[in-house]
Amino acid sequence: MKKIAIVGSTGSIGTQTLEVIRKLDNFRVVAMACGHNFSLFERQLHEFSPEYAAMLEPNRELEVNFPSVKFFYGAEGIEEMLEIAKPDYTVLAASGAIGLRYSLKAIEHSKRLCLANKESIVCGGKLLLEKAKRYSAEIIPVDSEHSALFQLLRGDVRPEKIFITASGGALRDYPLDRINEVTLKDVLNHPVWSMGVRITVDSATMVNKGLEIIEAHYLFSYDEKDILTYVCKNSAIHAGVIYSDGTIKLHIGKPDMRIPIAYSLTYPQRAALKDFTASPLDYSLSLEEIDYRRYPALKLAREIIGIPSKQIAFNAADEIAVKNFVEGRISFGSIYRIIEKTIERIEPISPKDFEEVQAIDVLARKIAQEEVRKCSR
Ligand SMILES: NC(=O)C1=CN([C@@H]2O[C@H](COP(=O)(O)OP(=O)(O)OC[C@H]3O[C@@H](n4cnc5c(N)ncnc54)[C@H](OP(=O)(O)O)[C@@H]3O)[C@@H](O)[C@H]2O)C=CC1
Ligand SMILES: CC(=O)[C@@H](O)[C@H](O)COP(=O)(O)O
Ligand SMILES: [Mn+2]
Repeated sequence: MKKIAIVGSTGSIGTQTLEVIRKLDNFRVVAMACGHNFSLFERQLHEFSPEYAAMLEPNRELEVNFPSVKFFYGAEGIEEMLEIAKPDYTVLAASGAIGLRYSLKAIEHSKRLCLANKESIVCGGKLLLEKAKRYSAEIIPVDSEHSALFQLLRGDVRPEKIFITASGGALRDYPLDRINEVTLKDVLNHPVWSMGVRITVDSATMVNKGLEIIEAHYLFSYDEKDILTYVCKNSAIHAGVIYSDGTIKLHIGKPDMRIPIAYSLTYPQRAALKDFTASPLDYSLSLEEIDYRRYPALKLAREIIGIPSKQIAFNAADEIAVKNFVEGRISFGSIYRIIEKTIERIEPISPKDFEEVQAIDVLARKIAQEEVRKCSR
């Protein structure tokens, strides 16, 4: 029986992880953490009866209702919970750069980090990967494209190039000259995936694809020029690899995050997810070039790959800009401008530890907030 901890159990990935665990045998949830969604968290605690639970802030009512659960509070509490629970696997399903803090702790106390929180890699880079090596902890990517690449890169010679696909997001066919008029509702109306708010906005700006090429750079040690990106409008093709003999292998499948989540848990085996049996006839397979005029954020990400401080700023500025767009203070078009200006004002440096990563993140957020004020409606 594998002991599982889920950080971010109340989110899109977290709830799908619980769906997968219901279908699988020999996995037991021993620890769960949420942010503020106490009503959903209470239902999850009822169903999965973990020994440990953590929330960003205390909730006495929950404590009374679950006297046998040991509760922890705050980001520190989530770290402490992982330390005490010592899960075999930690599923990192929290969103944002805060995930790096949890990932670093999970690596110390779990044999496997099932990593959906791509921000951990974008902000942590080599620091995260080197710590995983020191602790002999596996990092299995949950992000659909990186799960696909992880699978494609097994059992063959190393491909010359790799590629990941992008759906193009909710605004992919929206007239460019009217992009500033879009509403939050337009942006959240994703044509393919059902995801959390931030990543759905990031899909429309292609900041998400920018984060993902950085993620692929560190996970699979490919240079920017060898990490290609294409639009696949039905997201049936998640990724592919290109060999020196001209052979191309594709990873195709239903665009459903429960599949890469399940794989991160069952690897190196595969679960028999019966309701996912697929036929190649289910999907039309097509790839298109990406128009960087529509998605300047992806071009910007390509320019900063391998510069840790600018990668941290790319993510931090996006978190700040997306929050302000969602809360109606800035237009959709301002998101990119805020990221671009913030990155310009951050020095190109390589932080030597987590404290320095945090300091760059805090500085980038401060700069981004100043840039928001310049763009506010
Ligand atoms: N959703 C998807 O299909 C995909 C997501 N990912 C990645 O997975 C991660 C999660 O995304 P997604 O599930 O969409 O996000 P959601 O916004 O749906 O969920 C985020 C989760 O994190 C919790 N949370 C938020 N802030 C904190 C914090 N400071 N400390 C602890 N927990 C916190 C939330 O708690 P609460 O809601 O209780 O406040 C919630 O449980 C992201 O890094 C995303 O990029 C990658 C590929 C696909
Ligand atoms: C499901 C998943 O992995 C997301 O990261 C998805 O890829 C987002 O959509 P885009 O491909 O449009 O960024
Ligand atoms: Mn992805």
